Amino acid sequence: MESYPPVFRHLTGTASPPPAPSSSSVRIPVVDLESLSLEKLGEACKEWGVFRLLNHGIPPTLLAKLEEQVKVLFSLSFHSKQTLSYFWGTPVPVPVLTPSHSRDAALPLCFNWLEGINVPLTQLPHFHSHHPMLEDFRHSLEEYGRHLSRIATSLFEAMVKNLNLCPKQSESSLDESTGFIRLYRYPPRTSVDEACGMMEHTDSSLLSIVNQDQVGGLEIFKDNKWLLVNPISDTLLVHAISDDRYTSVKHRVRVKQQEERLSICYFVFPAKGSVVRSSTYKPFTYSDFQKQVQNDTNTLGYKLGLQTFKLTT
Ligand SMILES: O=C(O)CCC(=O)C(=O)O
Ligand SMILES: [Fe+2]
Repeated sequence: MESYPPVFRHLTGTASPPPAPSSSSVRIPVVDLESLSLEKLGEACKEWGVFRLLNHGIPPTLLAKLEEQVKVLFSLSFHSKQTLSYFWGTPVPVPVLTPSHSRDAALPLCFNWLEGINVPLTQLPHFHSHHPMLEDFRHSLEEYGRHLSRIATSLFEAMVKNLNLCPKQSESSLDESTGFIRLYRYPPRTSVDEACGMMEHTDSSLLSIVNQDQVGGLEIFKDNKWLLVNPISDTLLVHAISDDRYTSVKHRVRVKQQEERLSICYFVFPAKGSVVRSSTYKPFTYSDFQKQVQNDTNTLGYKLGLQTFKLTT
């Protein structure tokens, strides 16, 4: 209990839980990185905005070690985690305004039932402490980070080909140095009435790579339904600013009553100054987009996302 944020402690536990509301589970498209089919990749990105990546080349031993280390890291006391780039409960990331939400309608208030630790890959060399475990953990993260950069670059190059982006549109769009890893722990809960691990949202990254453990709870919104993405390891969530030709899938995480859930997520962004050009949006830089999201969040409490940049006809 000492490791959980104090506010979570009285609701955390596994005592006589009521039945969890169930959503149907779904088979998401599969993409094989070893024999990458542009057609399958394109279909998955357009129809689903999410796919499961096979043959990604990350050694299973590294994945297992990392998961164990993340578990140990989160089980440190609440107090000692404060020295890391640690957060809990905050609405990260912000919900997106969709046509189903009118500007005046009350948005569902949902507190994120999670703890998180941010690790920008460029800052990994400074991620050390007196704790010997963190030194080992840094090595694992460095190795994992190299794999993720490799995977993200291959996928992005394939997407650029697929979308027939001219070099001007794609130049310096994915900037590996912006990559960061976010670790999450979703504590179990005695009641899951209105509790969500992470509220519904779309990602603002160019690519997100989600590595969830076997507990599960990640859901995507498709065909007007919430669907549970089965916890087979290595699920990729894909988001691309692509003239609306790829789907940016709405997703959320539901908490479990019996077990805590861990996920290791990677996000990569375009270079801050690179201009995003398309036929449906005014040209904008990624920093313009970030500023807009920040402004929406401060003034409206949610993110309008790309809508602000849409060309009016
Ligand atoms: O924990 C997860 O599986 C998903 C996290 C997520 O969607 C996010 O950080 O944007
Ligand atoms: Fe997300």
